[in-house]
Amino acid sequence: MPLPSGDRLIVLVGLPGSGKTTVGKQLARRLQLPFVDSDHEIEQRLGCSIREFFEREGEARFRDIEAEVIDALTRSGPMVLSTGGGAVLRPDNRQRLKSRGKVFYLRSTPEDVFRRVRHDRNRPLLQVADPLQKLRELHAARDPLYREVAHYVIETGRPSVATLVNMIVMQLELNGSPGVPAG
Ligand SMILES: Nc1ncnc2c1ncn2[C@@H]1O[C@H](COP(=O)(O)OP(=O)(O)OP(=O)(O)O)[C@@H](O)[C@H]1O
Ligand SMILES: O=C(O)C1=C[C@@H](O)[C@@H](O)[C@H](O)C1
Ligand SMILES: [Mg+2]
Repeated sequence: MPLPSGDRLIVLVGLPGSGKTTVGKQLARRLQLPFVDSDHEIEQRLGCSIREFFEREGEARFRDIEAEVIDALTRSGPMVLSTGGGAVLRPDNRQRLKSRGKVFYLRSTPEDVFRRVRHDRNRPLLQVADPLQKLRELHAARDPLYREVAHYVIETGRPSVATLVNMIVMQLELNGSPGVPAG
């Protein structure tokens, strides 16, 4: 489905484990756009894992680099962009994401995310004694920020990944720029 030119940066935000990568890859395939993960781009640039960088340089330095990468990516070509779970913490990032792209908040309850990722060891923030409590804290602090940056809120609790992709495509079609033929 070709998109109107103003709708060709699709941004996914949400908690770690909310489905940004899984949904984003399928969405990109459907829209025939590249899929880009900002965490992956940051790791390429750092030459090490985000986890190592966090430990060595601290979170503030990581957030500086993340902001530079988000600025660069949101200026570049059409894509489906999956953002790091904390990218919305900085007002500059929120402003850039919202003004340059169509932002979808994949909203999940902490309980949904916990059910999905409880056996997964790849999320540094969740490698704590009580990951569900950590998810509840992250959700409480960030839900208002994800809502603020989003053009659309998509509840991910029940629908399958394929249904979520359909929901996003439908929103894009419904709200496409006037006068541009829908694919
Ligand atoms: N709608 C869904 N229904 C069932 N399982 C899902 C759904 N969305 C995602 N999942 C599963 O949840 C897990 C986390 O999804 P994913 O890795 O895509 O999240 P993420 O938002 O990219 O996380 P991170 O921010 O850590 O990169 C995966 O195992 C994925 O298969
Ligand atoms: O939620 C967060 O603050 C983070 C999520 C990951 O995507 C990474 O961007 C990093 O581990 C920080
Ligand atoms: Mg991901």
